[in-house]
Amino acid sequence: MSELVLVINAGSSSIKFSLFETSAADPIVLFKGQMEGLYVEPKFSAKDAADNKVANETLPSDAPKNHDYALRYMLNWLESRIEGRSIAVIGHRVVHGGTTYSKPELVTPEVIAGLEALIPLAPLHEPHNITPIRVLEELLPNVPQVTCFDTAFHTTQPELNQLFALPYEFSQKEGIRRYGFHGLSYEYIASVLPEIDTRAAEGRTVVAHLGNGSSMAGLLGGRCQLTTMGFTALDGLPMGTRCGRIDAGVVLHLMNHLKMDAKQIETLLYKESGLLGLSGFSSDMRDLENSDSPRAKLAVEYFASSVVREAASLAAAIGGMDALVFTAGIGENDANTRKAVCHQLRWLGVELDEAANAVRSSEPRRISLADSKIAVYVIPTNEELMIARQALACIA
Ligand SMILES: Nc1ncnc2c1ncn2[C@@H]1O[C@H](COP(=O)(O)OP(=O)(O)O)[C@@H](O)[C@H]1O
Ligand SMILES: CC(=O)OP(=O)(O)O
Ligand SMILES: [Mg+2]
Repeated sequence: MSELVLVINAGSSSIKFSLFETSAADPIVLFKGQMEGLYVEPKFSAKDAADNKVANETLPSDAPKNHDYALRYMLNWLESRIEGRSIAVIGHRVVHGGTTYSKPELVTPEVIAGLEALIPLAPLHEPHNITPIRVLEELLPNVPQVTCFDTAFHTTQPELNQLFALPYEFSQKEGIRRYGFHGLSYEYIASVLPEIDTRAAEGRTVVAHLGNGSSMAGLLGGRCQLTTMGFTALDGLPMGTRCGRIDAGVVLHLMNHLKMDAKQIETLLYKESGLLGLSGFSSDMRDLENSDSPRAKLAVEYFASSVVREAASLAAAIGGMDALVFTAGIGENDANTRKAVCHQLRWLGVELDEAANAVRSSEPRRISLADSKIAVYVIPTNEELMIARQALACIA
């Protein structure tokens, strides 16, 4: 019987899992699911291979809402589905690899210590990436675990695009440079582009990964040239609760004049800003679009306008744009945001097919008109498949 691969993708507000079965070709998904709404109102849902909903549960209000509990809950649910079959490997998404990790790593105590040292660079993610590794070491001590890094895909960026204009020693000695994130998602998109559009695969493509965390990347021939996130996952686009690009002078002002300390500023920039901060009530694009509040409208407009500005900036950096790809929670599901972005990019040569844009589907699809100079696609991302492939390759 073929073996299994368990993939854990712990984001800031959710843990996603996928259970794959190995095969001669790509791993085949058996179940996938997630615990969303952590720290607010956790909900567990899962689907089988045929995309049928096989679980849909809201946790009791007195249950813990954290990552540790969510993972144990998921494993408990998976136990009967695994039924004595052997798990060949567990693959984890790890957000920050720093300068130390640029390829998948087999987990050892040294690797865990290395990841802990990176917590200050990704305070919203790295601790949650380490928690599942520790829990699984305890529960399944004999199964190898592999870490797959969100930063790895971006190591192809030219040095120019990895630098800040700080004294050069800061990048060389302190590792203060632009790393970039969501690399597993971009790598997946780059891996499927050749089947969808060879011109986009070989040429200049801007990918917009718009989720709870959002970033964009400019690819040339499927390799990253530039991305909007930098040293941390705070830079670039505004996000659910993160501010995105901000004048560094604001941080100095918060310290010097509003007398906020580092922890308070971290909380403000990572957890109280973005869509939540602008709207005043929700970090979830669905809530904002269902609301009549002027501030919700402001947040939605700010988000789309930021995507437009970054798209044009990335296009300039890669010498133009053959294709624009939308992916992740907002990119895949939110026709309104796609429409707003595409309309504001008409001057660049984007002609949206409004009917195609309005269709809901989980398949990759083109949403631009046939004569649009820039082809626009919605391509559902699959970070989990990328992790399963990398984890299997690492133990092979
Ligand atoms: N149907 C939808 N319409 C608009 N936005 C959506 C929809 N579904 C999901 N989203 C947005 O996607 C976000 C989750 O994106 P996702 O990529 O799954 O996040 P994570 O960073 O946790 O992996 C939600 O917070 C919400 O803003
Ligand atoms: C890097 C990052 O922002 O991740 P997520 O989208 O899962 O929050
Ligand atoms: Mg994500």
